[in-house]
Amino acid sequence: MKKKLVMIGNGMAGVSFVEQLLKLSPNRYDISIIGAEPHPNYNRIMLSSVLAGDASMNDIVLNDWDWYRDNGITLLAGHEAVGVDAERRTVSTKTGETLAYDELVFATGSLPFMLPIPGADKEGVIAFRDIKDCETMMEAAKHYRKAIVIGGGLLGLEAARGLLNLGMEVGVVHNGPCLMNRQLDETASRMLQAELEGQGMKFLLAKQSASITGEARVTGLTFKDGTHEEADLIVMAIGIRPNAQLASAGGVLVNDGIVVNDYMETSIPNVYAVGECVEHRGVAYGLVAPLYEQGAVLAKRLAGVESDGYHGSVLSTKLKVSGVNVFSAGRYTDEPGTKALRVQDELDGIYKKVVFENGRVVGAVLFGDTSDSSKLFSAIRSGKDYTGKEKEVLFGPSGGAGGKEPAGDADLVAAMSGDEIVCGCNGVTKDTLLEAIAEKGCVSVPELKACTKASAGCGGCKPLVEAILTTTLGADQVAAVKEGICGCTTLSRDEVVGAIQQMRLTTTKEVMHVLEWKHPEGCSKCRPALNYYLGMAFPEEHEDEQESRFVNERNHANIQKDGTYSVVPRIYGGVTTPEDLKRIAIVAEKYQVPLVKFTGGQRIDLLGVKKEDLPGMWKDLDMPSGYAYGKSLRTVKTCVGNTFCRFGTQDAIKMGVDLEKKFERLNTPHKVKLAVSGCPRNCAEATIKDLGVVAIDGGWELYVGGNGGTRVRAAELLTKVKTEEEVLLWTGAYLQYYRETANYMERTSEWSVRVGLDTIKKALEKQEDRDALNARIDQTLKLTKDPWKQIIESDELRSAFEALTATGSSEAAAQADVK
Ligand SMILES: Cc1cc2nc3c(=O)[nH]c(=O)nc-3n(C[C@H](O)[C@H](O)[C@H](O)COP(=O)(O)OP(=O)(O)OC[C@H]3O[C@@H](n4cnc5c(N)ncnc54)[C@H](O)[C@@H]3O)c2cc1C
Ligand SMILES: NC(=O)c1ccc[n+]([C@@H]2O[C@H](COP(=O)([O-])OP(=O)(O)OC[C@H]3O[C@@H](n4cnc5c(N)ncnc54)[C@H](O)[C@@H]3O)[C@@H](O)[C@H]2O)c1
Ligand code: SF4
Ligand code: FES
Repeated sequence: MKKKLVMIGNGMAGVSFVEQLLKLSPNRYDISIIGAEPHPNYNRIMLSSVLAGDASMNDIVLNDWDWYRDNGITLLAGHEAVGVDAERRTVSTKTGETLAYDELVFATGSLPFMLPIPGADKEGVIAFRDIKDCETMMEAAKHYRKAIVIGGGLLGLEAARGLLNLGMEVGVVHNGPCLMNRQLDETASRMLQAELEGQGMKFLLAKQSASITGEARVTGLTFKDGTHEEADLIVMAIGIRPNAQLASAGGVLVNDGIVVNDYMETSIPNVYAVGECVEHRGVAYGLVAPLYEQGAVLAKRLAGVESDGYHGSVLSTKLKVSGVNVFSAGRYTDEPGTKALRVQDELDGIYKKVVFENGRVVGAVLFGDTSDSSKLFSAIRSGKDYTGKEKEVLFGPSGGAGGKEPAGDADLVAAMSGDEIVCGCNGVTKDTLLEAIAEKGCVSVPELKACTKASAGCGGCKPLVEAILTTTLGADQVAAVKEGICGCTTLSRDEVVGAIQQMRLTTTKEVMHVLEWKHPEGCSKCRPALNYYLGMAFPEEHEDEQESRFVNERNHANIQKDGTYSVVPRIYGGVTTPEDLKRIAIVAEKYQVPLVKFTGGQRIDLLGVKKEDLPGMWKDLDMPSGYAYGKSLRTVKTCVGNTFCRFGTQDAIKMGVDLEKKFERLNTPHKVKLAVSGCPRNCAEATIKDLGVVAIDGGWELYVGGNGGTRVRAAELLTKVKTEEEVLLWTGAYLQYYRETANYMERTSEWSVRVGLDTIKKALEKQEDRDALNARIDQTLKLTKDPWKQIIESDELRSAFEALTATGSSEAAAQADVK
């Protein structure tokens, strides 16, 4: 008769252990798993991706219901184990069942730590640990606006990014002065903070939470210093505790976690533990890679296979926030006896720190460029002595003079054993990848991802997966497959746009259906992108889908931190008149606008406007929308040029006004800013714009791909022309080429680096190509209409907009379809 194995906990570590046990000894046990959550085993790590809209709940299932049935496992899902009788060898559940065991495994994971402050029990105060929490946040984002995340660690920042993607305003409250203080040094932490602030996160650092306000539901958070922040949702992400209470009550030795030896045996015979509930040599782990290692050891132990046991793990982490590359491993702080090699490139926002102790790499932090992560992690784990050659770890054998070591991947891969885990998030070993390459014919990273799930979590293992692929097949055999535009499809941007054009698809629903989107409703990433691509491809046929647009675009105004809106009328080229100024002043007084401010783009911002006042203000202003909220032409900044300036050689004002009048209201992949300077002194700062025009003797220079935001980039010279007419035509051709080839949400500065200035120049080189591009942009431009005017002139659109104001529902905005 088979022995009875009962496992409490149906999470990542426990089920991974069972999978390995089944491989080693498929028929040894009758296995029963008790899981408190009403789901089969899912990838908890990917909850961050679900929240961010990059994956669906279905995507994250690791072992579906059939897997349990096919392997003869009894799963009690939605059942909580409440008692263990180690003498009788039984486990009892809350629903009254009693299960007898020969071997018992605790795999109960962790509990999120909740701050025990007054008000912590209010509705809207949650942790971020499971599917239920994730669903609560997604639901809250539909009805509420302001979220506070307490805790600036990995979990808090991933929660904050997800909530931002869901359209909420997010403040992160952190008790220390530096974010991710458990993973990063101060320099990397500051760089991370700046990057995330650029993404729209607000930080309240060195703040101690005191109490949560509200009646039944939370309304805000008060700090020990007496200050207060409003909030409709509070997510606590301040660390975890091993969930060891049941084990303790059953007589198992528990310190911080369930104490185990190197073979995952607890203090009681035939009782084992694995995962986050465990304390091994005084350490409780909170990342999956070590837990999978523990699972492998326990599987051998229970299959009767000899092993060296588990000796502890070196940790490495990567933040799963798109657009941010951060890696941290081992002991990254400066301690007595350690020396660090630091490289900081402030131009490209890159920071690398490698910590040595007695010539051995003991820790590393990477920000901005994490391509060295596998190499460094491998160096830490190998314990190799680099004395005298420390710099080779980062720069290769030339010690810094010759740049990064190009080879090294082959050595790295060769040094790995077959059962070494490559993808910590998904427990994928080197052997599994080699098998997928050899037997399933995988020739690209996305194919390996689809076959094995490697790189489907934090993405930190991608360089290593690539290295294994390249080393195994040879670089020329590896297919350069583009990643899908979001988690709903494996199709790249070019494939999606190609299909839209070839099949003449005209609605987002149609695209999703025809191209077999994994999630029929799409996600927050693909919906606005598809709406843009469709409008770009078929300006006449495509009906703009307001429900697919970002919330500011639906409201034709930018929402501010206090929930009010800003109104920015168009002021062509920054030139206004006394009449316009008077009207703005009258409107500002009539609607009691709290702040009237000049913007960096030479126009006037009316801030603090109530949503219900928007249509009235637009009507009274009787000026076109400035599109300050849109992925569209924003401003054309001008200097006074030769109209008044004694240095000016050309009429910069007229040039700027003509450009703005021609290209206003144009939908673009991201916002576009222009500027015109009347001489090379360049007072309008044209060389940090998406397109900058600078007057020179006898003509104009056109600069492209500049940016003045978080990543300052100087624009590059595209061409020199003689006349104003040519400036307009080159600008039209350039903007249309950008519209047709950029990824949605890609600024021209990123796009021009990606495609290369030479490609852009080549595409615009011939007169006939420029003419064709201009013909297409003109076709689009002639269809554009001012959205403010449309709403105030159409009763239907206005009542739809007012319905939105009354209900606060974002769905109502969808009705206010203003093409
Ligand atoms: C949002 C998020 C993102 C993360 N991202 C990463 C990442 O990028 N990289 C990384 O390495 N790690 C990450 N982690 C941590 C990782 O998910 C955990 O380390 C891992 O899930 C722990 O596995 P476990 O099996 O020990 O515990 P769990 O996965 O928590 O499983 C324990 C299970 O036991 C059940 N249980 C507990 N008590 C009982 C009982 N009495 N009866 C029945 N069932 C019970 C629980 O309901 C739970 O389902 C992340 C965690 C979260 C929440
Ligand atoms: N990408 C990843 O690898 C990833 C992502 C999410 C979660 N996780 C894991 O999940 C677990 C939970 O993550 P976590 O971020 O909650 O834990 P954590 O312990 O890593 O970070 C918690 C943070 O909260 C801060 N904090 C503590 N008390 C606070 C307070 N009262 N007010 C404000 N800030 C406070 C701490 O300074 C710390 O930086 C960890 O084990 C983590 O490694 C990993
Ligand atoms: S850029 Fe030249 S023309 Fe324009 S304001 Fe400056 S100095 Fe005068
Ligand atoms: S290590 Fe996170 S996806 Fe592979």
